[in-house]
Amino acid sequence: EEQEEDVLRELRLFLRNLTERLMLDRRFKAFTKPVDIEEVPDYLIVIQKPMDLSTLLSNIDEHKYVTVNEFMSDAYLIWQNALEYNPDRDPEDRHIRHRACALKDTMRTIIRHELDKDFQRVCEEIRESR
Ligand SMILES: Cc1noc(C)c1-c1cc(NS(=O)(=O)c2ccccc2)cc(C(=O)O)c1
Repeated sequence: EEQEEDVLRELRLFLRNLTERLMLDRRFKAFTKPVDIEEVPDYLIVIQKPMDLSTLLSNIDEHKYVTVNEFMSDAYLIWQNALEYNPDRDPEDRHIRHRACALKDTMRTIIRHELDKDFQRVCEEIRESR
């Protein structure tokens, strides 16, 4: 239905803008592209579902997300994967975990402040109707 497509187009605009703002933040550079398997050869042994900000953008353009929660479960993989692959006390692991937590908190805060609750509910109803 035309009105539903208007709602989903607006959701994609919001999610693209959010993702692009995160990609511009220097703290999140390591999360902008898939982890390079040449640089980190055992990454895919440890991490089953890799995720990064550029992949989120592609998913948005492929109309993968009908609700914010679907987007957030993929986005959370960036944070969860970073904690899982970098669990140790050494400064490098602590630094990437700190940046991953900042990414998650920034994303959640932007969504809470900038996405209308009624708009989110309309997206959920579209998801339930399909
Ligand atoms: C993410 C991630 N999860 O586990 C690890 C470990 C990282 C991670 C991976 C890399 N190197 S990389 O070649 O895969 C890359 C460079 C630039 C953008 C995206 C990926 C660098 C860093 C870093 O902290 O600079 C961190």
